[in-house]
Amino acid sequence: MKPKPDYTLYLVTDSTPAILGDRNLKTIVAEAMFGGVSIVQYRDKTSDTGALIRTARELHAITKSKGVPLLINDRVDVALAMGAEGVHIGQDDMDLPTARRLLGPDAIIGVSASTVAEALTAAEQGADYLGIGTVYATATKTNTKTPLRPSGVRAILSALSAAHPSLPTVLIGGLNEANIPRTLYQSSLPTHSPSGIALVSAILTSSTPYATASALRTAITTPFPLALSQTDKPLGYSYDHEIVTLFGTLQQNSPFLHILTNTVASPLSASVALALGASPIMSQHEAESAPLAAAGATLLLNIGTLTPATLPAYLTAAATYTSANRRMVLDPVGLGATPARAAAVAAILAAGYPSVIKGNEAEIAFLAGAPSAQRGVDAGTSERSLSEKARIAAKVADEQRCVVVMTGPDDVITDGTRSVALRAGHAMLGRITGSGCALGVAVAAFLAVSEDPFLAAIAACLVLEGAAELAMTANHVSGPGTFVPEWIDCLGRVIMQWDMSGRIDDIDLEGL
Ligand SMILES: Cc1ncc(COP(=O)(O)OP(=O)(O)O)c(N)n1
Ligand SMILES: Cc1ncsc1CCOP(=O)(O)O
Repeated sequence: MKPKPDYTLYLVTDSTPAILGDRNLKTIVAEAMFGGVSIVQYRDKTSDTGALIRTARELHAITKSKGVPLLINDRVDVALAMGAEGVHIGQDDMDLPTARRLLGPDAIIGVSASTVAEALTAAEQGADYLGIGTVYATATKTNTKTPLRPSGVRAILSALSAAHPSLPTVLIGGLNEANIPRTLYQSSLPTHSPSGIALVSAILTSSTPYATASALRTAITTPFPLALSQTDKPLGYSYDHEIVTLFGTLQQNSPFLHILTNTVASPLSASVALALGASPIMSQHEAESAPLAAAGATLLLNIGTLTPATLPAYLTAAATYTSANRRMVLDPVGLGATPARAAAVAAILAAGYPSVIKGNEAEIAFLAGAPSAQRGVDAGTSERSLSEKARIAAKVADEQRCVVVMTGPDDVITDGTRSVALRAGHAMLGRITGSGCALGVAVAAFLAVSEDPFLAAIAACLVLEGAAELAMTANHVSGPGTFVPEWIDCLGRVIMQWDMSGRIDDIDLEGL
C-alpha cells in the first residue's frame, strides 16, 4: 500500500562541509524528527554509490522507527537497493514515467517544478507531490533559475487548482522560521495552499535540531497574524463613522512609529506624524529595528534616498518587523526610475511583508509589470482610465496579498478584493516636497491603530487630503510656502471641520 505522507515539515539533507560541518547527519535527522519533521529526503551529491546506500540504510532505520518516509534524491538505483519509500527527482534527472516503471505504483515520487508547465506535466504524469522552488535565492543551491517568490508559487498553484486540486505541494528554497508564515500566506490561494515546507540549511545548520524543527512546525501551522481580514462590507458601505473613530483612537493612543525615510522628506514627515497625534522616531540605524519592533512600533520604509550603505537597514527592518508580527508600510519612491531601486524593492519584498504599499501610478504600475513612465520621483501624467488603474493596483495587491494605495488625482485603494476611489485633495499638494512621503507616514499612523489596513489607508488619504482642502480655504495661504504650516495645523482638526461624505466611491472589480 502506498503511504500517505504528512508533508508539513520536510527535511532535505545535505552532507557538504559548508552545511553539515562536522555534525552527525543521523543524530540531526533523529532529533529533527522528534521536533516534528514528517518526511525526510536523503540528498547527497558527492558520495560514491556504495557509501550512499550504506548511509541511506542507516537513515532508513531511524526514519522507519518513527513511521517517517525516507526518499532518495535523484538516485532511483539507490532507492531500489535499500528499499526507501520513494525518490525525489528534478527536471534533469530520470524522467518520471521511467522512475515509476522501475519503482512501482506504491513508491512516493516527488518532482521539482519551477514553472507552470513543469508542474502540469509532472502532475499529469502521476507525481505524488511537487517540490515548488526555488522560492527565494539560497546559498544551499545556487544552480537554480530566478527565484519564484510567492507570486510565482501562486501562479503554479493556480494552474494546478483546476485539474489537480489535491496534488500535495511543498515549497523549497531560502525558507526559515522567520519568513515561513508570510511566505505561506502570500503563496496561498483562497482554495489552495501548499501542503508543507521543505528545508535544508534551517535544520541542518542548527545546533539544536529538535528545538528548530518544533519552532519550524509551529511557524508552518500557525495562521499568519498579519493576514488581511476578509471583508464583510457590501459595495456602497460608508466608512465615514469608522474613520472618525479611528482618528480619535489615533489621537488618544499616540502610536509609536519607526520612520525610515529619505533625507528630503524627513522633517515634514516627522511634523505630520506629530500633528496626527503619533509618536515618531526617525531611525536608519540597523541595530535599532529589533528594539523598536519589540517596543511595539509600526514601520514606514520609504526608499526615496536609499543608498548601498542604507539598504541593509531597510532589509533588516523589513525582516525584523515581519518576524515580530509588527505591521509595515512600504513607499517605493521612484521605483522604475533605475535598476537599483527595482533591486532594492525586490529585496525588501523578499525580506518582509508590507501590510500596505503606497505609491504613485508609475511606481505601482512598475510593481505590476505594466508600462511605467517613471523618471524622477514625481507622479507624471497618465492616459489610463480609473478602471485600468484599479486593475493594476489590484494586481499588485493580489500578488503581494496586501493593501495598495495608488495616489493620483483620484486615489485608488484596494486589497485585491475591495477597491475604492477617493476624490479629495488639492493640486497644491503636488507643489510641495514630501507630501506623498507624508502620506506614507499617515498610513503607518492609522495602521498602528486599526485592525484593517484597508480602512487605515482610506483614513490616511482622507485626512491628509481633506486637511489640504481645508488649508486652502485660509485667506493667508497664497502659495506652497504658506500652505505647508496651515496644512499641518489643519491635520489635527480636519475631522471636525471638513465634510468627508461623498468622497469615497466603490470600484466594482468584478464588474470591470
Ligand atoms: C522537496 C524538494 N523539492 C525540490 C528539490 C530540488 O530537486 P532538484 O531540482 O533535482 O535539485 P537537487 O536537489 O537535485 O539539487 C528537492 N531536492 N527536494
Ligand atoms: C534542494 C533545493 N532545491 C531548490 S532550493 C534547494 C535548497 C534549499 O535549501 P535551503 O532550505 O537551505 O534554502
